[in-house]
Amino acid sequence: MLQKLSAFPGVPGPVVVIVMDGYGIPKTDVGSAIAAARKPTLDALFAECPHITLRAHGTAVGMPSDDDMGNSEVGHNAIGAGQVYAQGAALVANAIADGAIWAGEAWQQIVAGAKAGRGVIHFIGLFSDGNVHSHIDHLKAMVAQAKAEGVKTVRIHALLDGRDVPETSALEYVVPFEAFLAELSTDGFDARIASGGGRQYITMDRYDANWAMVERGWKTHVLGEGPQFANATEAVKGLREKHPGTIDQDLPEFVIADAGQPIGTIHDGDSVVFYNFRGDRAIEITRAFVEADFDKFDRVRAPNVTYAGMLQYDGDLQLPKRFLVAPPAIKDTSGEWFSKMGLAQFACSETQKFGHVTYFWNGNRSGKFDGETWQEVPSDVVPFEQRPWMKAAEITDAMIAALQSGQYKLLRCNFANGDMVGHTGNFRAATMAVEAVDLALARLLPAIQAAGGVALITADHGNADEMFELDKKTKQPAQNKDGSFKAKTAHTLNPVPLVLFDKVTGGRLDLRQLETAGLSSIAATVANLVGFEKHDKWDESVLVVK
Ligand SMILES: O=C(O)[C@H](O)COP(=O)(O)O
Ligand SMILES: [Mn+2]
Ligand SMILES: [Mn+2]
Repeated sequence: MLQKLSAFPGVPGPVVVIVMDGYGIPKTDVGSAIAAARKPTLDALFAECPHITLRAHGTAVGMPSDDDMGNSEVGHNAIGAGQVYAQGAALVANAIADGAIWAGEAWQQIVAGAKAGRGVIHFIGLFSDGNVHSHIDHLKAMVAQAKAEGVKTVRIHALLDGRDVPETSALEYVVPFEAFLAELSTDGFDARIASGGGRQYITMDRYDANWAMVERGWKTHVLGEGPQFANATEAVKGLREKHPGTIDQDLPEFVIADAGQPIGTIHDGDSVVFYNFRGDRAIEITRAFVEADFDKFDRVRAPNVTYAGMLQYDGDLQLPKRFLVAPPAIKDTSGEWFSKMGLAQFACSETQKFGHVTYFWNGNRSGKFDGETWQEVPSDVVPFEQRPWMKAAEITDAMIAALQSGQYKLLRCNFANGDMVGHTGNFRAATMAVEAVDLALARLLPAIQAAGGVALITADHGNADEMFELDKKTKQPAQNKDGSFKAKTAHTLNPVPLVLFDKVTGGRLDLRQLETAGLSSIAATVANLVGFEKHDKWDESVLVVK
């Protein structure tokens, strides 16, 4: 059990954690949609309330190195668990480096399955080195290993990124990769990219937001339906010509064909590896492959394949059963322990981030702990630059209703705007996104105060804080030849704020800027705010009681 804190009995009302997704602290105001936004409520918070910065990228959230940006999965894992675990990106890289992945049963079954069938392994996944969902080096290692183990044919189904990497960088990955495959394709081994498309157009939907995306992906990868090209380099060039101005993540599907015949349709007896390590956008396509009674769309044909995920994407649902690398075993999360202490918890976001405040928050667990209530506000299914306010107002309504119900001691929500609109690369829309969050806070904070509660306002990583690519050398916003800035769609390496909104303790509470403070400091801080010591496993609290 968590011990009572001797110095402080806890705040009278609820403790609310507000995650402003994608809200980092920029190094320069140039290119910061946050700096450009009109945001009186946030400005007042930073002027009047205790606030510190938290590390939200790299090793502070379990990524392999400090060159890795943060992301929602590792960020919400760290916030909810109060601890830092080596995450998928690091676990897979290590398993490849020491060969454990090849010795594992799952990889061996993939190879054996393919050999017993037509000799084909398909790799489907995000074609990127963003290290958020996948890394192209992992794919390279698997293709080379498949050849070394005598597999005859490899087909790659490449989801173009432009969201965790620069927005029109696809050819920087596709061209060298097709050369790599051609070089490897000797001695009867044949490896080619067989299909693909933009990751936000096919296959990689999440949280049941838009199954039509997954259906388009299925038709492309499995059935081989879509516009045909001779190779992926030609496909990217051809699609860009046909859809000028469309960035990589939104490009339509393509199929590689020889003489009108798709080269990589998926059939009975093939092996399929979904090589993303992150779960949220891997679950739906995995279900389409492994569920016998799948009913989200008509698969037309459901080939009987040996299927593996890079990781297991949902431990509760055992999805999928076969996986190449074991996911981090996240234990003793704050959700679990607050539940054990009998505290009622309320979690809310819109569809796009709903799993972030539930599944990721609770250590990649899809079931609720006792005393938890989850509320999902359905997201719009539109390009978010067209509706940058997203569902900030509706989430606020739900939070205020939950506060006024008096039922909850702990509440948490995620405002998706800064991140989802930040990913579009549209600066103007991103400033409106930040303004929508500011308006939401203007209503939510008084309701928290009225309930006798306090709030921690924070973020899981940056995004809207840097809407222009930085020059690799100068670290200043990079300019095109015509003087315009290069739009940036990815997350940032910047720290995030932690603000304490407290109008109920008469100024007894403060925050301390520990050098090591990161997202994993939040769980212990929340525990202190409700009057408990932290759990032994959680990182230090940053709360100061005066
Ligand atoms: O999946 C995405 O949208 C991006 O790759 C990462 O964004 P998130 O980590 O904020 O979800
Ligand atoms: Mn996020
Ligand atoms: Mn994001």
